[in-house]
Parts: sequence; structure tokens; C-alpha cells
Amino acid sequence: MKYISTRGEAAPLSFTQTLLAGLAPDGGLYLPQDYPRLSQEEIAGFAGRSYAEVAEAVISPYVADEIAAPALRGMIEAAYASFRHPAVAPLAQLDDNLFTLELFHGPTLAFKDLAMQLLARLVEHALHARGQRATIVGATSGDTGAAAIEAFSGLRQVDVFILYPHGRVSEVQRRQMTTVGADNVHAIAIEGSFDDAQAAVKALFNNPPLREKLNLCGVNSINWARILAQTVYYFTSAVALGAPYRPVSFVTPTGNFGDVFAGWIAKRMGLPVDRLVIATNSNDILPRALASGAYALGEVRPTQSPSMDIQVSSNFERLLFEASGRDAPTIRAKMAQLAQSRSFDIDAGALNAIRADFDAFSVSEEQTSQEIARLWREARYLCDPHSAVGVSAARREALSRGARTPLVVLGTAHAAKFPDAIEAATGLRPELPPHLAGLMERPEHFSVLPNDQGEIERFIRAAVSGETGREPQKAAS
Ligand SMILES: Cc1ncc(COP(=O)(O)O)c(C=O)c1O
Ligand SMILES: N[C@@H](CCOP(=O)(O)O)C(=O)O
Repeated sequence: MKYISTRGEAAPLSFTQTLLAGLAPDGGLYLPQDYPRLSQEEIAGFAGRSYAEVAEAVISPYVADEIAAPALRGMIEAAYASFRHPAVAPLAQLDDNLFTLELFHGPTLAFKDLAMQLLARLVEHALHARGQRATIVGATSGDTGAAAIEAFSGLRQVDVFILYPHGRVSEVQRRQMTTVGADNVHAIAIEGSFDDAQAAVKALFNNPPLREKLNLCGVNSINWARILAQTVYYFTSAVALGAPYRPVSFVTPTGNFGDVFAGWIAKRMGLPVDRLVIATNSNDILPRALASGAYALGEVRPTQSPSMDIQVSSNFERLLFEASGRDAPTIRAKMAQLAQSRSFDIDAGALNAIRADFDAFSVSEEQTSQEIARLWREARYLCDPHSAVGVSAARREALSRGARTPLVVLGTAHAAKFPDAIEAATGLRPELPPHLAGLMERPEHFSVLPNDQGEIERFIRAAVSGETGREPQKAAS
């Protein structure tokens, strides 16, 4: 299987090359040359199988020409062994026909663990085979960074640099990144938004000498392996609700568009998905784009679901590429226009193709709080603000289209990561699970940098060459 860039000017790569590359050298995102299709019988056969077994069946067609089956199986089993629920990603029923897929039973309490635990093992496997070191870089609005630090900090062949927006992640999220104390881990607070951090990471990749010298590897969902691993739980949950004999719809709280795009991949692979519902907070670029056809950047608004405070929704480029019939020159032109004038128009054919699969709703701060309170009052369910955005959008989807299929809301984070929002809505302050006891007392280590590419690059170069020591810093609120 080869992987091609959405911008059409990079050489096709193998899975392992794609894994280690992250962003394509032409600035595009990698996608497989085609999507293996699973038959109805194969999907039906997932019923009663473990999460790891389904993961192996879904992932192996994409990697089998490079990773031997026993090695892949070993990595998958190890990745999910530490999850606190035997099902790894269990379903909970919230209402008639309304379910939540709990993706927060991993070590850092967010859905990112499902992919990151496997990604770290795949990267370690690839680096070991090549006898290489790598510099892991990521931008985070809170959860990707924590999951990456947890997954990669024990690996000797890597240095890890995570950029997050200073003062714009929850205290639990920040502490998960700043209290690890491993010498190869660098948490960097950028004076800017998540979009600034993500732009800085992309600019690192677009600097070929630096990219080569440091052997950069990206762990955001720009990395195809992240999306691939996230595809698995669409299969496990749909099958638990009757697929392939009954279609299922998914509502995915969305920021960078990776998780909901994984649902689209599952559909392409043969899973009977009826609607894919994009749920955003008031950073509503995607609902606006689907309604009007204009993808137009606004200012990032801080919300109580900070991990979705994103305007530049990177993986939308992948969907646009597919919806426009894999027309790379068009994607290049649209992305150039976005960089120049902060907006572009989606062509009519692509817009129709997108609307055929997706609905989109933006949920206000008030609606989010009301949903958290309602779920506690009516279902005794403590729901984090991101997932509550999803549940609120799901109720609107059910109203607009009727309850024609089960609606599964992706439960993307544990309520205890956002105790202030939960307490404000319910009066209850959720406690961290026992494995995170002591998190709020541990010393923090992080560096604050201006939103300046030169400074960021100097910091990373110096740290990799061992020229800077990390100074513990006092956390800013
Ligand atoms: C808790 C949570 N929910 C939802 C999202 C949105 O996911 P995506 O960026 O894949 O759209 C994120 C981060 O991205 C997140 O951390
Ligand atoms: N919400 C994310 C932002 C980055 O998303 P990713 O899926 O592209 O890594 C976060 O919490 O960091």
C-alpha cells in the first residue's frame, strides 16, 4: 500500500515512511492510494471479538506489506493492555436511541490515547528497525500533548516537544504535560492560540534542512497512523449496535477534524454509517462552511471545551481532497488561497459530496452547560464539556432527521479533566481516577516561548543538542 499527498507534489510513500514523515514535503496530508473494503461477513465477524482483535483486522490491510502480523498483534495488544475498561471503548446508553462511546478509559483520560498508545509503539518499531532517533513534535489544545507525552516519554530513541497555547488548556491537561519529569520531554507554552502552535509545527516540517537534521516525526492527526487507529472504534461500536445489518450514525465533537474523518474512512471501508455529524463549540468554522460553502477563518474563541478551540481544521483538507475527486491541483489552489486571504469557497460538486455524508451543528456555551446539567439530572451521567457538545448536537440531529438509526456520540474526554465546567453546571466536582492521584501537587516543568518561529526552532535545536537545561517554572493560571 502506498500513500499519496493531498497536494500531489510529493512522492508516494510506504506506511512506515508515512508514519515517520507526518506532513508531506509539499505541505499536504497523506492518504492511502485506496481504501481496503471489508465485506459484510467480515464486519459481522467482529461481534464478540476483543478491541485488539478488531483493531488488527481493520489496521492490517494498510500495513501488512511492511509489518509482520505477529509484530502488529503484539503492538496492538500492548497498546490497549493498560486501559481501565475491559472493552477498551465501551458504549453507555444516555436516552432512547442515544449512546455515548466512552473513549476516555486510557492513561490520560481522552480519546487521543486510543491512537497514541499504538502510534508510539509503531514509531519505536520503525526507528528500531532503521537504527534511528527521531524528534517528536506536536501541537496541542490539551489532550494530544498529554497523550503523546504519556506514550513517548519512556522511549530512549526520541526527544518530545509539545507546543500548547499558554493559559488556554485546563489545569489537569497542563499538569499532565508538565509534571512528567522525563529529560526527553519538553512542554512549551506558546503565547498564542492552538492554531498558532499548529502553524509552528507545520512550519518546522516545511523547513527541509531542519526536518532532515532532527528527523522530525509529527504526532498530530496530520499523521495518517493517528486517523487509521481512530477508525477502529467506529467499527467496534457500530457492530455492538447491530452493524452491518443496521446502520448507525455518529456524532463527533470536532476541532482538527481528525476524529470525524476517521468515521468517514470507516464508512469507505464498508461500515454502514448513515450520518456523520460534526459537532463544534462556538468555534464554528465547519458548520458555517457546510451551510454556506465558504470555508472562512474567524478568531479563536475560548470556551469551556478548550480542546476544540480551533479554527484551522487541518484534516478538512483530506475530506476536500476526497470530495473533489482527488483533485490535487484544486487542493493546492484552495490552500494557497486560505493562506493568503483566510478563506476559500468549496466547489459545488465537493460541497454536495460532503453534505451527502455530513451534518454539522455548532453548540453555544449555554447549551453546553445545559446539556451537562441535563445529563446529570436525567441520566445520572457526568459528561465532559466536549462530549456534551456532541450530545447537544445529537439531540438537534434527531430533531431534524428523526430517530432513524442509533446515534452514537463520541465521548472524547473524562469529566475529571474539566472539573470547573462540570462543577458550574452540576455542583459536583469530579475526582481524578486513582492512577492520577497526586497530579495536582507534582512540580511542573515547562518553558514559555513567544509565538515566534525562530525562537521555537532555536529552542528545539538547542534542546536536542543538549545545550539547554530545562528550568522548572511556576505555572501561570
Ligand atoms: C476532548 C476532545 N474532544 C474533541 C476533540 C476534537 O477532535 P478532532 O481534533 O479530531 O476533531 C479534541 C481534540 O482534538 C479533544 O481533545
Ligand atoms: N484537540 C487536540 C488538538 C490537536 O488535534 P489532533 O487530533 O490533530 O492531534 C488536542 O487536544 O490537542
